[in-house]
Amino acid sequence: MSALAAAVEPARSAAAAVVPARIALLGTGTVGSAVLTRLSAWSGLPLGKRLSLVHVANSRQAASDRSGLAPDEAGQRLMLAPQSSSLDAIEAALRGVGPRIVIDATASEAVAERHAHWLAQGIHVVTACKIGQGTSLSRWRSIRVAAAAGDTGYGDSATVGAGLPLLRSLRELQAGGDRIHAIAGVLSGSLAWLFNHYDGMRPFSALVRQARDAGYTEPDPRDDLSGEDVRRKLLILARAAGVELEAADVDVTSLVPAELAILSRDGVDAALPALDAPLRERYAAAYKRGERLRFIARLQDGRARVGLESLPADHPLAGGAGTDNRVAIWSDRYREQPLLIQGPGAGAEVTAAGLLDDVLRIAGRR
Ligand SMILES: NC(=O)C1=CN([C@@H]2O[C@H](COP(=O)(O)OP(=O)(O)OC[C@H]3O[C@@H](n4cnc5c(N)ncnc54)[C@H](O)[C@@H]3O)[C@@H](O)[C@H]2O)C=CC1
Ligand SMILES: N[C@@H](CC=O)C(=O)O
Repeated sequence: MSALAAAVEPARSAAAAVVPARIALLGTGTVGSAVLTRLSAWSGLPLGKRLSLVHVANSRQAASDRSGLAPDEAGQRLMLAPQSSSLDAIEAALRGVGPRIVIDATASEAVAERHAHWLAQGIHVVTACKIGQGTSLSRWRSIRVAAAAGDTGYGDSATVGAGLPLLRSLRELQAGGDRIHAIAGVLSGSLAWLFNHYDGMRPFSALVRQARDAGYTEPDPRDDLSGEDVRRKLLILARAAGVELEAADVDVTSLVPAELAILSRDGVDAALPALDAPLRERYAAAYKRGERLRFIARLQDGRARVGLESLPADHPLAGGAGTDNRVAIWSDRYREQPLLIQGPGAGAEVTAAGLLDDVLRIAGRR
């Protein structure tokens, strides 16, 4: 063997020895389908060889295959699957050699409630759903305790900013010795899109339907319009910044009128026009002053609030386009001028990419 071949051989056999991570994907809606599309584009490529999809489920059905499901056939397998969906089936489905990872692409309380259990059992969790870390402080703590006990990773990049480097930046600043002083910005991709497009002419409700059909809103758009989704994101950011707030500590001003808030989910679409008159008034008042409406989250001095603000057109948080999130972070090193992070904050493809970045990072932990 030549000297070069001898040097290359160990690296080659190390690569060959990499055991793929076994993946269970929960949720095949807007985000879950985009995860399958991205995985299927990796079939046969080095990235794809690092992952083996062994379980796929939505709220009704599930399909499992220990030898791996082809991502582009997973949807079909699910439709034909006789297996009904059960969270109790996940551990058995993931059994085998190599890292085990659950991807949560649902908006399900029941799935979020299992995160800590899986982590403690040695199963890593990667999630787009904010219910795990963005609701009660006790659940947030139990996730951290379980991850430490199980020596497992919790991938949460997609929970805030749909994968933008927000949580990562907060953690890196603190790892470098900085304290986080304040955070302010637009944390909702759908509300950013709505207020970037609303001109007081078309009914606001028509734009809400458009945002929902584009996959930017939560499964129930009232979760965005009420500020609840932003509350969860601000809680996740605050807790990551060392400010351990309870959900009730965030002061949220909802855009949802009472008559829309009380409806069951089936009645929401028909009642969306209840949004139109109040928002037309808010828009007209802002327009007269030459200002822009933006749905802003703020954290400063342990106080947190979320709501619609009218900002001067040249205000740093008034910029951006489409679904852009735009977030300012003040810390020891960014004392006067904040660090600004901007980019698409909703949408299936960016979110799926954020999820799979976390999956690859965790699969690479040895
Ligand atoms: N749409 C977006 O731009 C972004 C969404 N997210 C989050 O991603 C999650 C999913 O959002 P979408 O895909 O838009 O929702 P969706 O409503 O399109 O899909 C949800 C999926 O979860 C499934 N599901 C519900 N309960 C389940 C269970 N117990 N077991 C297995 N599957 C279950 C449903 O059947 C459905 O397939 C949400 O938590 C959302 O907040 C995060 C960042 C961006
Ligand atoms: N509905 C959310 C989706 C991403 O988290 C949003 O509008 O930002």
